[in-house]
Amino acid sequence: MAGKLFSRISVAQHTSVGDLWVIIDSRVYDVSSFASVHPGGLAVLADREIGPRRHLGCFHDLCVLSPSLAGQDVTEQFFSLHRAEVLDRYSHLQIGILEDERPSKDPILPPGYSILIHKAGIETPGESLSGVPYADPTWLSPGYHTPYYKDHHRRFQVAVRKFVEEVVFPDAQICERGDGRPSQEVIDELCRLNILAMKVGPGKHLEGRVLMDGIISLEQFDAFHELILTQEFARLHARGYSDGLGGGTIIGLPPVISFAEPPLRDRIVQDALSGKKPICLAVTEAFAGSDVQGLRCRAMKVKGGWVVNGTKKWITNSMWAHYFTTACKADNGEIVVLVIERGEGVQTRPIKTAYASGAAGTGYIMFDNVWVPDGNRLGAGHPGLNIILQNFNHERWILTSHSIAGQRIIFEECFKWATQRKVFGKPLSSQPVVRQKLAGMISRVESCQSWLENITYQMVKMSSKEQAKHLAGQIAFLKMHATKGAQITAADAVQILGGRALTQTGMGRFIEHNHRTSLIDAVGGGSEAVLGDLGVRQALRSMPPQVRM
Ligand code: HEM
Repeated sequence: MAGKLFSRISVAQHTSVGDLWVIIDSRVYDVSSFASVHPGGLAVLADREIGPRRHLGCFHDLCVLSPSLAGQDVTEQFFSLHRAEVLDRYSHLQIGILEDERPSKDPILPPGYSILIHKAGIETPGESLSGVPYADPTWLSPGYHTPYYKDHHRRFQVAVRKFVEEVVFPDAQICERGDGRPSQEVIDELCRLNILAMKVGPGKHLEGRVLMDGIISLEQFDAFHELILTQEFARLHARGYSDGLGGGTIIGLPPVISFAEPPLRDRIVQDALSGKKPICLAVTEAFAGSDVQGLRCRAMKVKGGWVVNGTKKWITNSMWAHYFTTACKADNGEIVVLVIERGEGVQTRPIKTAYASGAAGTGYIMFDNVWVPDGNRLGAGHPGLNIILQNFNHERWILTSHSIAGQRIIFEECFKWATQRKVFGKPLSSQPVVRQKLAGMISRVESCQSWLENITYQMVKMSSKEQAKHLAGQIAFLKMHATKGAQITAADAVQILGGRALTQTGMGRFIEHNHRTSLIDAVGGGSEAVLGDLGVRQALRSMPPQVRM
């Protein structure tokens, strides 16, 4: 709310004992009654003096607060101690605004942004883009060109960012801190807009669906829309929650779509994409990690089906999943992939991990003599190992996209901090060592994004067979490269923010969260060394034998 108009002089003159008005970012706040409950303490806002009257919620009769900051412009002190969102949360304290001044939170974007926003068909300028240099990829930055993205991608990006900021972000922040499951309202919205269906990627499961309230058509949808979805959702600063929003479906459903018999496929697709009966991918085990050949979960062939015994570990969304796309070892040593439904003999228990595993539904699964009908076997006649491996490329591409977008928002945090934080009277950005760290962040994120877009373009153009042949190595290398960079960025960001980056509240909380969780993308879907090795082994296989130096 804007409230009354004040001049700087009238605010400065308003300094009677017990009254505490301050100016922050051209807005005038009356913090008189708030001072005693200020989380940063009363003392920083007002000096305590001994006197006869009671003020500012102090119950000591002889204690008077002289308003030491009263009437002052405390913008600089405020922003070196609080995130800008604090002002939104406490907007009820605002009593007015300075005449002829404009708060910086009503952003004036650099020239060029309004054209992009106009192209995307957005009415309210400034709503969609950051304006901080390098805080958005080049295709969203004025003056740059792109061979990949069309106007419908821009429209889509704007709608997704708005949805993420307004509907998902508040829920994400609550759940990530409290370890709670994403709220059903958000899941329902995600399903209604078919965001969950789009996150699974292009394919048959999208037929007949209206995408994002019709902002794009089915014919337009491609891997770049999926990339936009993944990267916009990475902006939540909530890694566990982000996986909680259908992470299991994204990797557990594709094998069903590709290899299940139509009646089973249609039922599971309907159940999973409506959010009613979630699905997850159950491959990794305590014994075997993601070494599929070493799996110990047994499927014994019996008349009309299979009996499964064994365990699975680190399974995203398993805590609330109804379906489990499960890799098992048959008696003959072959890998079989079975869709197991929650019921008799299936038990899950939560696992505590570095991120909000409660929000991600990460669990340990125990199968105890679970009966699975023959019809629930995926891809009879196909080697089970291939079904699992085929799925890995898509999963790794998603994790990579997430990691790169995550690094970008961390850079944005650091860049803002480096310009607003003053040390010895100068902004942090005046220190060459800080600029070096920022340079590293920018160059890592920009190079990875360009490589990622190239791979995504190949995904649009190639058949799934061609993708399996040509992209497994490319994706493996990029994932390895991007997540190694993510760890350098995470550590450098902590150095820039200092002690603030070690606490889960306050200015540096997103940096702390990123530092704690950036390894998730580095390990999930195959760790760095494994992926690098995979890529080189693939390259060795296609090396022409006659080549000599
Ligand atoms: C409208 C005015 C203000 C509001 C609504 C406000 C609100 C808050 C809140 C919510 C916190 C908890 C941490 C967080 O969520 O970021 C906090 C912490 C703090 N505030 Fe304020 N504050 C205001 C003004 C000020 C001013 C003017 C100063 C000093 C010049 C100040 C000094 C501090 C300090 C030192 C902390 C602790 C920071 C930390 O833990 O790192 N606050 N404030």
